[in-house]
Amino acid sequence: MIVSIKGLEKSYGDFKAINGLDLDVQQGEILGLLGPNGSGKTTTINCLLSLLTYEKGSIEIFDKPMSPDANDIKKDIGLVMQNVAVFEELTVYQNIDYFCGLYIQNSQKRKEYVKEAIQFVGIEDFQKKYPKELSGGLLRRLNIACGIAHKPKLIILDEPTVAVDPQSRNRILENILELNRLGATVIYTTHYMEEVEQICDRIVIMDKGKVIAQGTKDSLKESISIREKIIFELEDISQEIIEVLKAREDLKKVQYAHGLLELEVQSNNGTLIEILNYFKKEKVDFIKVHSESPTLNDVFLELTGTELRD
Ligand SMILES: Nc1ncnc2c1ncn2[C@@H]1O[C@H](COP(=O)(O)OP(=O)(O)OP(=O)(O)O)[C@@H](O)[C@H]1O
Repeated sequence: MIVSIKGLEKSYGDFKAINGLDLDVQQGEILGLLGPNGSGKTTTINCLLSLLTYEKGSIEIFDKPMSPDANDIKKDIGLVMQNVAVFEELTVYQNIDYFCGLYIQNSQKRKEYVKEAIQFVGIEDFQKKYPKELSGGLLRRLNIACGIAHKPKLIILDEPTVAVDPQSRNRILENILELNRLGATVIYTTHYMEEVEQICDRIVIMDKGKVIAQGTKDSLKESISIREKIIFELEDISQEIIEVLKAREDLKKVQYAHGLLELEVQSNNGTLIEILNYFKKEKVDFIKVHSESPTLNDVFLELTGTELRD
């Protein structure tokens, strides 16, 4: 096991930010830690890395107990935190060289590693620039290069794409997939469900300092009662028709507002065809119809009653 957290509890004063959290990370996976703002993702990462003390629980990394002075474990971890942490007085090259040098003492080897990291995140043209001369997206890429240059076995990224332009965001996500292909295990925290769907092998959903569900994106979506959402765009619909739809057992939600009729379907057994036939018979005209699969937001909504999105 790469990471094993058992029964973690962490409070800030009277407020319990982590409340009995269990988390395992397997060798070679990209694990997505998904949760709304304030659910405890950063606190979990900080406890995992012994950057914060905690009241209860045990944490093992690479099958060894983690502690603040466990340097043999730390040298194999790469960390990319939410807030960019680089030295303003050092150039791009010097920053990466500094962070790499914390673990790689051989200067020839370090030179190669720094060069590779610069190429990897695509900041070759900015090596002599200072951080304040970089755009937000380039700064994030520098932050990542600093975290990964020493070729760690476990890479932890805490919301690395917040407030990043789409081009840098895609580049960051591709970089994470590539690091994983090259052998690194990855923990990726975010509140963007699209990102975990795009890159993660397994997803752990957190809320209020606890794990509330985990699995692949497909198994999580299959675990909830909604199978499909059908949305009709129509100018008008009678209350009578709405009542008939509401009486159907295969529909969990029937809602008409602002010209959109939204139906949440609980089974996959031809509901759309039946409704289309019914609308034809009753002469219900519609402009458009489309069907959507449930999202991770629907999973979160069903489990907690609140939206995952901000
Ligand atoms: N130093 C602190 N003192 C007091 N409360 C804190 C502190 N750090 C975090 N918290 C609180 O603990 C809870 C969990 O915060 P945490 O930053 O771990 O969540 P998160 O899921 O990472 O959210 P975000 O995506 O906003 O970073 C929040 O309610 C937060 O306000």
